[in-house]
Amino acid sequence: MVVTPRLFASRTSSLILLNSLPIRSLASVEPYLNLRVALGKKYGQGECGRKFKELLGEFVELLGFISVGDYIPWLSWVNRVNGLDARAEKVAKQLDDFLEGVIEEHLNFEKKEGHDHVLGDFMDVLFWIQKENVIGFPIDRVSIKALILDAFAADTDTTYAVLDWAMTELLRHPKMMKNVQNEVREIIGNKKDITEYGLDKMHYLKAAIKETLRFHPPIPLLVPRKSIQDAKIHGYDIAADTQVIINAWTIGRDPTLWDEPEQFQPERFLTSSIDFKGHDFQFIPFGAGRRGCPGISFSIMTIELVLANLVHNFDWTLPGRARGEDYRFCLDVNSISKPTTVDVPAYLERIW
Ligand code: HEM
Repeated sequence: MVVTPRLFASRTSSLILLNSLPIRSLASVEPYLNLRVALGKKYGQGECGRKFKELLGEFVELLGFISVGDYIPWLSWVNRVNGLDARAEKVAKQLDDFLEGVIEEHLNFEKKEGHDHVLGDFMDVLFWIQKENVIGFPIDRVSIKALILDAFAADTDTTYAVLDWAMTELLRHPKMMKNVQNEVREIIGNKKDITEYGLDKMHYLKAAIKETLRFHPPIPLLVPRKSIQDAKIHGYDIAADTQVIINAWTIGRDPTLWDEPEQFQPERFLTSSIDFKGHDFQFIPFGAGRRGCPGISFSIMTIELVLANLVHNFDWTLPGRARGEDYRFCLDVNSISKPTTVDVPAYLERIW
């Protein structure tokens, strides 16, 4: 078989060469993975799949907008004029219709198959909780739809941004790519698929993911909070009800907290107990405390599995004569959480 290099384009258009069979971009794989976990199947086929993909794209794009009215309430009319409110309402209605359809499908399946509680996906689990009342208070259909959407919204963009950045950094640092690859290949051996088994022993892979989260936290400003009481921090008075935005991106690059913070060095985590679980405040890509991210375990497991499979099954190189250190990316306001659009062929022409 002739193995031809093929272009591997992520949604963020960072172009990477894959010396093997074509695979879809991480961005297009990741939402389907979430869909299977949450709803039981990919919903990616045919005209319906195309429309759903468009709908998800619009949904994720709207999530990234800053609503001026949230910060300057008397300017909230702006969103009515610039069409943001109308776009949000349209997407909300379409997502609601979609989720209603999925609920009907699930309920019909149970009726048809004649058995209850097939706990195949997140929606099944929520309906089971509703039916058995296991949490001591009722959850209605609207709450189930909200929970599904919440998990989906919180997961899709974040997980694939970490994967995008991890691959970008490993391609820029071929020695580190080799380290991850050797580790995974040694542990997995001839087995075709990687499952949860073995991940525990992949210390370098885990360190590379941690370093990616430090260097490129996918939610750089975390999720805004409001203070519930007056506080004094470092001599500043913070009144109750103040919106607080935490810059995890800067904290992760603070030279008083990290050695050589501008260098991507997974090794720093091999000998350190610093973790992202919310106890080490210099490293909080998932936030911290009672409202910290509840999806840490799920997302880390997903990222580890996907990354391990990518490096195990494929050898990765940059196009043409590009060396890892030549593959740069620039950061601008819109790209802090994802690799910026870098047209590699054009860039190569410029440097040679
Ligand atoms: C790399 C992946 C992820 C990152 C970086 C991430 C990051 C975050 C951050 C920074 C917050 C705000 C925490 C705070 O304010 O202290 C948050 C909240 C949240 N995340 Fe994640 N998250 C990820 C994946 C997931 C996944 C997989 C799920 C669920 C399936 C999830 C569900 C949630 C939910 C429901 C909240 C809101 C929690 C609350 O307000 O009580 N996240 N996440």
